[in-house]
Amino acid sequence: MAGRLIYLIGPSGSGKDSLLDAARTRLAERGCRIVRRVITRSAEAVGEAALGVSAQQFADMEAQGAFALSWHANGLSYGIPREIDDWLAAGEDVLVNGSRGHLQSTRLRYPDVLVLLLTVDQTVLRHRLLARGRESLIEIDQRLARNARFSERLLADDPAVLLLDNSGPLESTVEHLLACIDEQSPCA
Ligand SMILES: Nc1ncnc2c1ncn2[C@@H]1O[C@H](COP(=O)(O)OP(=O)(O)O)[C@@H](O)[C@H]1O
Ligand SMILES: O=P(O)(O)OC[C@H]1O[C@H](OP(=O)(O)OP(=O)(O)O)[C@H](O)[C@@H]1O
Repeated sequence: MAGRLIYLIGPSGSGKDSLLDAARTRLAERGCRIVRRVITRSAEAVGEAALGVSAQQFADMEAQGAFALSWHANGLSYGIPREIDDWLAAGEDVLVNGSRGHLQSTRLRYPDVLVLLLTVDQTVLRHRLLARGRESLIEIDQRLARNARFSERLLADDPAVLLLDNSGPLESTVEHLLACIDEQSPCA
């Protein structure tokens, strides 16, 4: 039986990378792979298990069909390696740190996708982005504005999205994530 694509989305700073890191071992125990993204961000950037490439390298990879999914946001390009299709075909679950803006295209290609939306209070989000210190103030404001544009529209457009609140301790969100995945599992 084919595995499931689990598509974790949410604002920049909501905690997607932190959540995936914290849940990594327990996801692996469930046979769920976490995808390493390809991003046109410097390889030194902290807090992301990703492969950093130049814009030209990304374009070359995209032209060669290296990606199952790809999108452009926040001045960066993101690619999901096409190996995920082999993993899914082999029956493995695959968890992707995705994009809200790319959700509809993802649904077209993977109709059975399980979509999890990580949410966090907007004030907490601003504090977390500032504390993370990865982006400039202007970039942080741009991310917050992008978030405000998405927040209500997304749930109205896609009622099948499951909400995960990460305003509290990360450990609680890990438990909630695993419960969502287990409840949606046909063999749970
Ligand atoms: N539940 C949480 N409580 C406190 N801080 C958190 C929590 N989740 C994430 N963070 C912090 O918030 C910042 C943004 O998290 P990150 O995982 O980089 O978000 P994303 O991958 O969604 O952009 C990081 O500094 C991280 O340590
Ligand atoms: O359409 P959106 O939902 O806004 O998503 C656009 C991109 O922004 C986020 O990445 P970002 O560069 O912020 O990295 P991060 O996830 O590590 O914060 C997210 O993971 C997407 O790749």
